Amino acid sequence: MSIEFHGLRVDLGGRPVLTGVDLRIRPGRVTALIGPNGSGKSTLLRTVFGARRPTRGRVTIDGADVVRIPPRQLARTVAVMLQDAPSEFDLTVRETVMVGRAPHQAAFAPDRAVDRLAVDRALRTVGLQEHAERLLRQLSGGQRQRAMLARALAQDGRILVLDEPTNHLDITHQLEIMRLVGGLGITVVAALHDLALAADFCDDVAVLHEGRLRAFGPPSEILCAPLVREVFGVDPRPSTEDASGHRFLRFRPVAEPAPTRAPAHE
Ligand SMILES: Nc1ncnc2c1ncn2[C@@H]1O[C@H](COP(=O)(O)OP(=O)(O)OP(=O)(O)O)[C@@H](O)[C@H]1O
Repeated sequence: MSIEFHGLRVDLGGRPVLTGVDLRIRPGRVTALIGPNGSGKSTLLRTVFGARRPTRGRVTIDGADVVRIPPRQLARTVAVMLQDAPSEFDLTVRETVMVGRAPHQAAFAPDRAVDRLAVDRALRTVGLQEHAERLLRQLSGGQRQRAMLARALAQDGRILVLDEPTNHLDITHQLEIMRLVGGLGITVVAALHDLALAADFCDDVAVLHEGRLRAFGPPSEILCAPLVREVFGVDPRPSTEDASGHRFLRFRPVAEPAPTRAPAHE
């Protein structure tokens, strides 16, 4: 499914946080949303699942305006994993992941076999089946993050929205999650801070800066452009090459000129 932003503006606290965003997220692709802190990534993601309404412009999913899609249908379509895991409830990991099935269940109906299967599959996918009966709040930050991804996978949407999915994860799980997400075959849009992960695992990259879309395209084009230096203050450097000849991008701070020394006084 495609997601389109048409002239999107979102005001928060009386000021524009996103302005004039025109963007088409292509179906079946993994799109990284990158930008410095406060550039509007989370706000943009929230408009896709109706948690923020456009002040101006529209967000559409396969041509349908998000604000007109009934909430239950929207929740079946767009699975979401946000930055924070709920910690106020004493839910087990399995119960937490089952929450992802809510849009598919009738109110107060018991869980069906199809729901239990979806939950088991999601737990296996993120490697948490051994922890299924533990309380969510007793897990480590990274395990909790994987439980929240499992909840989003159990939601079974054709669009997956991820806000910083690799936060708290060790390097093995970062790579595993990005690989897993890339293999789902659905439309994924993920806010990422790690430009190297965006380069290695995403099909497209959208760059937000001060609430405006500054660039969109394949990582090899976008992440090597002077814009990255301007927006992030880093330089891309092709580094290692794998067996298939794929060159991995890595990033270094822009080299600052050596400080000029004041002449020594006698
Ligand atoms: N509820 C709110 N009321 C007022 N301003 C808000 C609100 N939520 C976010 N903002 C402001 O909107 C701007 C964009 O925030 P947003 O969370 O979308 O950025 P982000 O790119 O996701 O940031 P980060 O990388 O730090 O997570 C920031 O300046 C933030 O302070």
